[in-house]
Amino acid sequence: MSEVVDALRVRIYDTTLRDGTQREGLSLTCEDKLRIADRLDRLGVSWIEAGWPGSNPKDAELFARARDHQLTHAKWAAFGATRRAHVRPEHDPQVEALLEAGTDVVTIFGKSSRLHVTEVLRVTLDENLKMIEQTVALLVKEGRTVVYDAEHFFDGWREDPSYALESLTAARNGGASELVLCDTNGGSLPWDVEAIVGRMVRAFSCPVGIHAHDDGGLAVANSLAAVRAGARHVQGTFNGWGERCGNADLCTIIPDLELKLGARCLPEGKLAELTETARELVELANLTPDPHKPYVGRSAFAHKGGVHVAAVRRSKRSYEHVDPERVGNKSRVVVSELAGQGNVHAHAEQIGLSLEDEEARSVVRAIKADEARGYSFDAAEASVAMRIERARPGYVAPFRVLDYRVIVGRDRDGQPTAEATVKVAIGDQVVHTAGEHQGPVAALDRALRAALEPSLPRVAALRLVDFKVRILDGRLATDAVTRVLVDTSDGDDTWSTVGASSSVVEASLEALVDGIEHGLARHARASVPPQEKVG
Ligand SMILES: CC(=O)SCCNC(=O)CCNC(=O)[C@H](O)C(C)(C)COP(=O)(O)OP(=O)(O)OC[C@H]1O[C@@H](n2cnc3c(N)ncnc32)[C@H](O)[C@@H]1OP(=O)(O)O
Ligand SMILES: CC(=O)C(=O)O
Repeated sequence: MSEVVDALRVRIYDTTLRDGTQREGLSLTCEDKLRIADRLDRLGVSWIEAGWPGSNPKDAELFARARDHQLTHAKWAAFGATRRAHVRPEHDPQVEALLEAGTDVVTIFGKSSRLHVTEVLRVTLDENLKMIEQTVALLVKEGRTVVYDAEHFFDGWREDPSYALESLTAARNGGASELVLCDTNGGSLPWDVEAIVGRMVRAFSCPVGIHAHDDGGLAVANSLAAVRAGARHVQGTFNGWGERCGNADLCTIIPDLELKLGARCLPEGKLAELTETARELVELANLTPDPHKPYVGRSAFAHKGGVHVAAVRRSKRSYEHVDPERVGNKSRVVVSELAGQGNVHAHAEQIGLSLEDEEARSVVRAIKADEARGYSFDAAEASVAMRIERARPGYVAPFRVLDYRVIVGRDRDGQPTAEATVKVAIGDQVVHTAGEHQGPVAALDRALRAALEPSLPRVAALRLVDFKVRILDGRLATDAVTRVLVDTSDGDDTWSTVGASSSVVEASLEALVDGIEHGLARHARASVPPQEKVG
């Protein structure tokens, strides 16, 4: 396909801070927005649309601060509407706020669809054209570079192509520098987008852009189709945030353009910062990352099926459409009931161990049997690591829980209480300790630590940081299997372990033990000088 778009430069217009925040559940402070803008600037997008200055005090504050907040690569853009009907643009407070924002670039949206003109704005077709042309002309007269966003352009084209075209002509007559065709309702199909954008590219001498929404799941495809047809400006948001189903996801579009169409969107070398940028923005927005996002998700290059892993071990290209490092991501191998011995070998290599084939096969057999009993190793890589460690000849567990008891109750103040006792073998000594807490798992954790810390001081550095319980078959009520996932941290890294049992306490103990034993094993591996390491 790269011959179609030879030596292609596509400028990226990021609207995460404006259209992205129209996503339900996303609200950013002014400080968050500045930090996001800085991150996008470092990545090298061409424009950052900060917001709508006439909309709310937070956006007004952002533009006030943006005046002194220099970006090194990108240009700030302010977004707003055409003037209100039947008023001069210089008398429209919303247009005034756009000028006060003080950005070099102003993006104006206007109506291209007859439906929107007559039924939503409720003005004549002619008045709408004047609203577009006069608003753009005023902003240009005031020294702004105007990007014109033709809202509902593709729907408008389907209703009445000549009126849609007239709306663009009005913007161009007013002096707009770029015409951006918007698939505002996100319902267009790529072949229609390609054909219509191609006609507009041929009809106008200025650059044409695309702004697509994802309601039909086609925002990325529509953006690429537009570029194929000659669009050289792509609007979108990071992580695809946006109203309803979201906007075109720049985390997908940028690498698609660079790696598949041979285009250049970011400065040299910056594509490798894409994954880190996407994840930083998720953090700043306080949202949950989607691991399955193309290119930047944690699972984007995670191989689970045994057949896939066996193949990837011979040739990475066999199940990877691009080299993950090009976008700053990495390959991973997941071990589960769908694994073959290759998954276990790969996991062992990742943690610096090696196994004989028969040892790897026995780990696979045990994992498949355990998953049938309710374990899930997908999210419990440290439990896989422990099964690998334990399968190696000569591995000696640093401790073994011989037995335990937990008594739960309520104290005289009505508070829940739990007391746990454990008997633990450490080398050839047996230690018997107790721990108390409000909950049984925390009491057990305390008792276990009390037993281990005197002989294994490293345990003191390990902390239980998260604990998740899932009842696997609620219909069985008290007979249901409980799966427990525990996160343990040593302050630098965090790892997950799993236990499963008809008793929540037993499942928790198992996950706790894996978590602590893994912490000790990885510390021991890291402490062995390289020449002494075996496997
Ligand atoms: C496709 C897009 O994503 S466009 C961006 C959408 N984003 C937002 O709406 C977020 C920010 N919006 C806001 O803060 C508010 O809606 C404001 C401040 C802009 C306007 O608030 P209000 O004055 O109370 O109007 P309200 O939101 O109820 O209605 C929108 C008004 O904009 C008018 N309008 C809509 N599009 C345009 C346009 N392109 N040009 C001029 N006016 C327009 C509507 O006709 C309506 O005015 P009317 O009721 O006088 O006919
Ligand atoms: C301008 C814009 O956000 C849209 O048409 O979707």
